[in-house]
Amino acid sequence: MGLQSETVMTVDDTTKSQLRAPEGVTPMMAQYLEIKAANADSLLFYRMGDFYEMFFEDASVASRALGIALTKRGKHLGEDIPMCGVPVHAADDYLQKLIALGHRVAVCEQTEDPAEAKKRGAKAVVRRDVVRLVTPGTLTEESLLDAAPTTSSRLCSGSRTETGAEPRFALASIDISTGELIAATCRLTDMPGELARIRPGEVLAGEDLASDEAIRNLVKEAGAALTPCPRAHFDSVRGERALKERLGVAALDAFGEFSRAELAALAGLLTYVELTQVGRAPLLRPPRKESADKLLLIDAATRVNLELVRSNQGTRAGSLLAAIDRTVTAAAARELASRLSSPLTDGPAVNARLDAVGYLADEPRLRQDLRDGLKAAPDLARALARLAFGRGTPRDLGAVQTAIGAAHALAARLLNAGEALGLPRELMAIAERLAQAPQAVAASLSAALADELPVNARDGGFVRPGFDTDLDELRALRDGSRKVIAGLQATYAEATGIKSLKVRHNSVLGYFVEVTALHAPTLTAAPHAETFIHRQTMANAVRFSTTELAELESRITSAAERALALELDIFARLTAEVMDAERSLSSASAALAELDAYAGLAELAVEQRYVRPRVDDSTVFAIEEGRHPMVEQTLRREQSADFIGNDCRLRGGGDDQNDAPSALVVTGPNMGGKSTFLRQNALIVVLAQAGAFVPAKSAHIGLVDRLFSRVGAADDLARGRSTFMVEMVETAAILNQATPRSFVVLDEIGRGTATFDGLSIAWAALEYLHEVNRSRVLFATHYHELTALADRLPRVANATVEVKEWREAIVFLYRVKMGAADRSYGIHVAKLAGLPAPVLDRAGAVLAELEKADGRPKPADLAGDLPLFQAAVSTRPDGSPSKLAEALRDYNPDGMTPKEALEALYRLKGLLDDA
Ligand SMILES: Nc1ncnc2c1ncn2[C@@H]1O[C@H](COP(=O)(O)OP(=O)(O)OP(=O)(O)O)[C@@H](O)[C@H]1O
Repeated sequence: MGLQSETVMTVDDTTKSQLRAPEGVTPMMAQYLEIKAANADSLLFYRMGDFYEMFFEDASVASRALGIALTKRGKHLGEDIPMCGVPVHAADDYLQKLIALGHRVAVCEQTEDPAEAKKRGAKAVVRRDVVRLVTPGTLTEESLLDAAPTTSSRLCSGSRTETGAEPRFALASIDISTGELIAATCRLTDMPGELARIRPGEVLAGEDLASDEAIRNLVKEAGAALTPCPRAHFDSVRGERALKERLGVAALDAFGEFSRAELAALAGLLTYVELTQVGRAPLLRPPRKESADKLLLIDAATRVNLELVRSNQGTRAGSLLAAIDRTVTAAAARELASRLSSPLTDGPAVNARLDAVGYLADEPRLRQDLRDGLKAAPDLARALARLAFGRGTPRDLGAVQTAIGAAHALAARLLNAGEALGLPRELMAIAERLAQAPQAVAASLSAALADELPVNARDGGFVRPGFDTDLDELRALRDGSRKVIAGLQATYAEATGIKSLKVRHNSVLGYFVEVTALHAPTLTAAPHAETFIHRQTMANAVRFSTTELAELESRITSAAERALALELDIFARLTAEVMDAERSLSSASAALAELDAYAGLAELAVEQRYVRPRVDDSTVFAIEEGRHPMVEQTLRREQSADFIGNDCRLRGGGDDQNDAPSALVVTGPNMGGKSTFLRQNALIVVLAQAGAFVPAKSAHIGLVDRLFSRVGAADDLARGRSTFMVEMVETAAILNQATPRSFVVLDEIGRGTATFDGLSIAWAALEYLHEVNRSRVLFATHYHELTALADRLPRVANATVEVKEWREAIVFLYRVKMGAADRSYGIHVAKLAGLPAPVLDRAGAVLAELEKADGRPKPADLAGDLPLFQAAVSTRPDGSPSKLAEALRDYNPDGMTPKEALEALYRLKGLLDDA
C-alpha cells in the first residue's frame, strides 16, 4: 500500500519473520498472514463471527492500548499466537481509542457467507478482505465523529509550491463526513494559523516534505498525525483529471483558479481517500478555493487566546461559538464554526452576510417559521456521505426524502416573504438552491419507502407494501405460511387430543412441536409416531418435527430470503438515484445549513441586543458601548449582573491627523476589566467579519487583514520554552507581520522577565507598532511608565479602567475612560484575595519606600531601611511605633490585678484587630 505514518505502530522484525513463513500453518492463519503483510503499517481487525480479532504483535499493542485481555489461539512456528478481540457491535468505541492514540486500523471483513465457503470443502476458509483503512482523517462513523461541531474529521494534504526564500504551501482538505473539499495556499509563517483553522486530524505530505523537521513540528503542534505518502500521489495532472471525472465536468474553472500545487495537494488527498476507503468513492463536493487575501488571518495563538471555537479547557462550552450559536441543526452549527474560524476580508461578501442577518432579525414571524422548518430537516450532508460510502441505511434514504421536502417548503416560505419585501442577495441564492432540490428523487423515495424504517437495510421491511408486486407476493407467501403454521398448532392439538401442544421456533431446530414429558408417549406411539419425528428431550418437554412444518419453514425461509434480496436491490437502486442527484442535493444541504446559520445569528442579535456593524475599507475602529460576548452571558447567568459596555476608538494606517489614536495603552488595577476590554474588541472584529452582528450600541469597523491577540504567556514547558521565550517569539511574529490594516491586542507583554528589561521591550515594541506596523493596537500593561509614551508619540493615547476607593477597599466600576491610572491598587486586590495582614502591611511599606525612591531600589537599601516582617506588627510603615507597641509600653504587669491584666489583654487584641 505504500502508506506509512510515523505515529502508527511499525511491525517489528520478529513479527515480519513470523509473517513470512506460511508453510505448515492452518489455512486461516495463512490467509491472516497474507492480509496482514499487505497492511503491515496498520493494526488488522480480522473479522471472525461476532468479533474483530487481532493476532501477534497487533494483539499485544491493542490489548495494551485498549486495556483488554490478551489470550492465545493455537500455535504458529511452535509458539503460542497472542490474540485479543473486540465485539463487532462495540468496535466503534475501540476504533476511536486506537485512532486517538495515533494508530491506523485495517478493517478486514468476511466477504462471503460461511455457508458458501463450506461448499468449497470442509476446510475452506471464508473469504476475507480489507474493506477500508481507518485513520484519524478518514473517520465517517457517526459515533466516531463526535457530533459536536467543534471536532472535525478533516483530512489535509500539503504540497510545496516553490522553494527558496519564501516557499509557499498549498493545502487541500476534505471533510470526509460531508465531502466538503477546500484548497488554499499560504506562506510557511501562516501555516500554524491555517492548520489551527482547518483543524485536521491527519495531514498527508509527500515523503520529502514529511521529512522536513519544521513541517513535522508544525503538524505535531496542530495536534494532527503526519502521514508520509509517496511523491507519485501528488501529481497535479492526475489530480485535475480525477477531480474532473468525479465531478463530471470538463473544466474546474467554474470552481476557482487552482494552482498546480493546489491540484497536487488535491491529488494526494483523493489518492489517499481512495486507498483508505478501498475503492469506495466518498461524496465529493466541488472544490472551493480559499484565497488567503480574502480571509482574515488569525494565527494559532490568537485562536487559542480568543477561544473562538474551543475554550481554554478544550471544550465547546465557554467558547465564542457556544455563546453565539442559536442554530437548530448540527449542520448549521458546523457552518457557524467554520465561519467563525474563517472570517472574511472581502467587504461586499461581509455586507451581503450582514444583509441576510439583518433581514431575518427584522422579520420575527418569518424567522420563527424558518427555524421551525429547519428543525424538522434532517442532517442531509451526513446522510449523503454515508450513502456515497456504501454505509447508508434506509433511514438515510428517509432523511434525504424528508430533507428535500423541507428544502422546498423553506424555499417557498422565503420566496413568499421576498415577494413583499425583496430578499437580500444571500437569502435569494439560498432560496434558489433549496428550490432546486430534486423533487423527482423525493417522489421515488416516498413511493418506495415504508413509514417506519429500520436502522439496517439487512433487517428488511423498509419497502412500502404495494410498491413492488414481486416483493408483495413473496411477503404474502412468507406471512401466509406463518399463518398456516400458527393454524397448525390447533390442528395438531385436536388430532392428538393434547391441548397444551405448542408450535415453537428456535434457530437450531427451526419450527417444532413441543409437548410436556407427560404427553410425549402419545406422539411416539401409533398413529401419531408417523407424523411426529422426535428431535429433542428436555427436562420437562419433548420436541418433535413434522414434514409439514419443515416444508412450510423452507417456504418461509426462501420467501424471506428472496424478499430481502429484492429489498436490497431496491435499496441499491434508490441509493443510485440519490447519488445521481448528488450535486443538487449537496447544494441544497449547504443551503439549509447557511439558512439556519443566518436565522440563528438573527435570533442571537435580537435576543442579546447585538447591532449590525458598519464594515468598510477604512482603518477605523469605533465601538460604542461594546461588550464581551462570553463574559456578558456568564455574568447574567451566574450573577444576574449587567455587563458595563465600553467605547473604543482607534484608527490605523498612521495618519498623524487621525481623529483617533492608533494605539491605546490601558492601565489600571488587576481585576479591573482590562483583559476583558481588550478581548471584547478583538472578538467584535471576528464577529463582524464573519458576518454576524456584534455586542455593542454601534460599531464601525474598517476591514482588518490580520488579527493578533496575545496575553503575557504562561509557561510552555511542554515545548521546552520558558514563559519569556514564548512571549518574545510571539511578539516577534506580530512585529514582523502586522500591517496598517491589522488589529493587535497585547495584554501584559514583557512581564516574564526582570522589570526593567520587560518594560524596555514593551516600550520598544509599542514604538515599533506605532512607527512601522501602524496597526490598530490595544496594549494593556502594569508598567505605568508606558503611559509616558502618550506624550511622546502622536497616535498613542492612554486609557484606564475606573475604580472607586471606599473605606480602604476598592470598588471596580469596569468603565474604561481616557487617561492613565493614578495608581495600581495591586495591594488592594491582594487583600481581596486574602493575603495575610502582615504581608499586606509589609507590601504597603515596601511600596511607600519604592515610590519615595522613584526608581529602581537596591535590595540592600530595602533591607537596611525597612523593618523586617517580624517587626511589622510593632511599627508603622513610616517606622514609628504602632498603637499596639505604644499601649504595650504603657503597661506595668507587676502593678495589675488579674482582672486588669485580662482587660489589658482584650484591649491589645482589639488594637491588633484594628491594625
Ligand atoms: N465591563 C465589565 N462589566 C462587568 N464586569 C466586568 C467587566 N469587565 C470585567 N468584568 C469582570 O471583572 C473580571 C476581571 O476582569 P479582567 O480579567 O478583564 O481584569 P484585568 O484588569 O485584566 O485583571 P488582571 O490585570 O488581573 O489580568 C471579569 O472576569 C468580569 O467578571
